[in-house]
Amino acid sequence: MAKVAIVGATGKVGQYAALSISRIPYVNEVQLYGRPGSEGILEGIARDLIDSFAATGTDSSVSWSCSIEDLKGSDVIIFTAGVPRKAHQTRNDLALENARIVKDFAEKIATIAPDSLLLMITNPVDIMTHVALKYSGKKSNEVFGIGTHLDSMRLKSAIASFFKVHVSEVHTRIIGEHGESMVPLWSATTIGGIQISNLPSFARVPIDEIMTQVKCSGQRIIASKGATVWGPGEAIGTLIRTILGNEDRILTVSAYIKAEVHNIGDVCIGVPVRINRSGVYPVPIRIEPLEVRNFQMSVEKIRRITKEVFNALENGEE
Ligand SMILES: NC(=O)c1ccc[n+]([C@@H]2O[C@H](COP(=O)([O-])OP(=O)(O)OC[C@H]3O[C@@H](n4cnc5c(N)ncnc54)[C@H](O)[C@@H]3O)[C@@H](O)[C@H]2O)c1
Ligand SMILES: O=C(O)C[C@H](O)C(=O)O
Repeated sequence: MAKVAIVGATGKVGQYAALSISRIPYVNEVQLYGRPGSEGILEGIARDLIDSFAATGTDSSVSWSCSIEDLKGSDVIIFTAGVPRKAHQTRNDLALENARIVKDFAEKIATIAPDSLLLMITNPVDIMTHVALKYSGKKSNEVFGIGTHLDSMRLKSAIASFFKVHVSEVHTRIIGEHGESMVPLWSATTIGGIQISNLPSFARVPIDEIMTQVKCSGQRIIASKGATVWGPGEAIGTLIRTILGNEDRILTVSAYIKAEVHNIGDVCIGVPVRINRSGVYPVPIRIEPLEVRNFQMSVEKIRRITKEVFNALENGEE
């Protein structure tokens, strides 16, 4: 059984993540953590969550706290604290503001929760994952981000819809930045176990249209309803279930790579990893030459912004 804490639990994604993880049978304690002053709202969220349990037969305990020491003993900490983007912004516009929040937190939990896994959601998630890794001093398998898992889900739905098949028949993944430079791996996409390019109808797939839809999905949802909530919340649920069930599934998350993709590394970015109770393990892969080139460009972009953020954090820049 496990204790899972949510940092930023008063936020939109934090609240839905609490509901999503409370339904995982391995979770016996959900802890809602918020900034000092948010005790009242945390209590309300906890009560609302507990009200749902009678309908779902959930049997977890729910606690709330504004004291960071209470995160001690968490098996996994889900980090959703920070500012979300407005529809006219890119995720990278949030980098420095959110990096300060992440750094401050990571330094504190280094001693409070040295054994916890840390799942980053806050955007820009690849950069926030690297900031959390650096300042928490944790091992690289213990700190990871939701990365391109949500983008991969979006692509999977779009492909299933085009081919009129159940989503479970589609296997695909997107690697790289959770952002504009993301790279769909058509070479790793199958429908009913058949490589997608071996299907005659592949020639009719509107690839550019589908990728625009995937890339713009977050922005479109933010423009119309203010925030993306259920997609990321369910993605968080999948990741936590995979970890606590020690499932060894291969999912695409933001993780620190050394050289696993064609010797490209020293960056936190979306890649296929094996996930289990002790964390994430990037899977060495070989992909098509065009995919390598696009991944390399995505890596260079993320490395550059990460470096700028690290420099600004070290120099105390505003
Ligand atoms: N990577 C993804 O797939 C994905 C998906 C959805 C949201 N997000 C990101 O998650 C974050 C939260 O999104 P949201 O919609 O829940 O936002 P929200 O505004 O509803 O919630 C933000 C939370 O962060 C807390 N917070 C804000 N500033 C803080 C600070 N200075 N110190 C400590 N805590 C602070 C707030 O109290 C609140 O709990 C954003 O960065 C958003 O971009 C990422
Ligand atoms: O788009 C956003 O800013 C939120 C999130 O990263 C998403 O893709 O839903």
